[in-house]
Amino acid sequence: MIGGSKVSSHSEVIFPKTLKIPGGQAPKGVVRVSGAKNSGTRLLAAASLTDENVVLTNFPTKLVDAQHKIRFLREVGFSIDVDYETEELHLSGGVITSEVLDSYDYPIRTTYLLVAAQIVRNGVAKIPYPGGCKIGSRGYDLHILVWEALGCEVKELPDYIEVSGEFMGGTIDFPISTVGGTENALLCGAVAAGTTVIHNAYITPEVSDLISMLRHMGAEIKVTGNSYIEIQGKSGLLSGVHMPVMPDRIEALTWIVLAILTGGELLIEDVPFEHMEIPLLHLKDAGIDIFRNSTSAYITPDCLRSTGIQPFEVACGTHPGVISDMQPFYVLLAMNAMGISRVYDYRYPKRIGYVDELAKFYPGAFSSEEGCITIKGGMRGKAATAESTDLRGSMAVIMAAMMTEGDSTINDAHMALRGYNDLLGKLEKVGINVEAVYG
Ligand SMILES: CC(=O)N[C@H]1[C@@H](OP(=O)(O)OP(=O)(O)OC[C@H]2O[C@@H](n3ccc(=O)[nH]c3=O)[C@H](O)[C@@H]2O)O[C@H](CO)[C@@H](O)[C@@H]1O
Ligand SMILES: C=C(OP(=O)(O)O)C(=O)O
Repeated sequence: MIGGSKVSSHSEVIFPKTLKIPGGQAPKGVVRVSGAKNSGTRLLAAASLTDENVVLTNFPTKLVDAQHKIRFLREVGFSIDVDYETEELHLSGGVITSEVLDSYDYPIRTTYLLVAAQIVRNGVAKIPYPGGCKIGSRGYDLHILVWEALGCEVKELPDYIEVSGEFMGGTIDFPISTVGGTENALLCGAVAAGTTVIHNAYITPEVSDLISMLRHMGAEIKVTGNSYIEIQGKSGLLSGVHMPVMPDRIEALTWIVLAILTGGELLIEDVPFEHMEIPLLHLKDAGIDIFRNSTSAYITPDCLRSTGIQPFEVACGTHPGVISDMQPFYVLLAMNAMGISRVYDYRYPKRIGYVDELAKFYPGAFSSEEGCITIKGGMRGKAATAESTDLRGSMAVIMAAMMTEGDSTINDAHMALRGYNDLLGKLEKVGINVEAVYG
């Protein structure tokens, strides 16, 4: 077992299908926020742009998405050693092929970030279609725009996308703020011949982490203001690097909300406060004052003002505001507010599927329409059997199971383990009893 998850003979983590959770549990103890999924998995893509050694520390080694990304890279020829105890990843290149990844059976989102590594070595890349959580439209046209703007040809074949040619510098003008598009443009521009300009780049903390790693690998990247990037491409591979993965701001918020809602007592370490100002302001506004130093939050029932959680309205959109991946945790908070709250999601208006599952615990508490969830707080919940609709929705129902009385069952809980590294190990450490059913 690795921290509550089983390990196969190839030292890979096997994820549980169902969780059985007794209700009325509150976490007590210390929990450390892991390296961010939305940073680690793209730093791994940057690591594939060199034949020299790369070491990634604080890497969320037990995440579902990390496991699949590591498998993809091994399948095309990279040698990767994973140390689950120290959370380090050692990666070195070799003969990198552009094989079709025919054993692809898991819909991770960022397959497009594997293109740059294959093009720069072989002039052709074959990647599985991008997947990701079912939270509404998740197009990939902006990735095609990147590859074509840098001079490559793109074919959408029945089982995979084929990109061919050589990357030459070019101008990319994104019509909307796109995290993945900006990351893809950075990776491709770094190995292209010539200068690449990105207009309307979306520079989130995780994108800044990627820029920082690429710079350490020798890429010349100039950022002007909030959204203009210029890259002097290296016309080939980059150098090796040793880089830590930044802590996960969504995980940090999740632990804070869980401790507040269950009346737990949790010391949360490695909280990236600098990237969470506005999300935390909304908590304060709702009546939650957290005890903190510069990197840890200490949550006890005293963090809640005597008036309890106040009803609120929050709009989820782009950083530095509350991002859509945090949306379900404000909905959960609103469950405990005395009155009606509204949570809007402008980024993924269709990220409302999980609300029907949450309603199994709190019947009659929600009404939702595209882009807006209305929550009637203060209702008494009950145990339920709920499905996992998406990563954050799965975590929300796991939390609801702890908050309500009785035994609940959460199906397809591996979805939550896409974004919460070693979740079961961490819950066990803070005294939360969860039975994991495999197979
Ligand atoms: C792995 C990762 O980092 N995922 C995050 C990333 O997703 P991801 O990188 O997929 O999200 P984007 O920022 O690219 O998407 C923003 C919007 O653009 C649209 N779009 C995107 C690409 C494209 O080719 N065409 C297109 O139309 C999307 O459908 C969405 O409506 O940012 C999202 C917020 O922005 C987060 O919720 C995801 O957790
Ligand atoms: C939607 C998410 O991730 P992805 O883009 O990887 O599906 C998420 O992290 O909530």
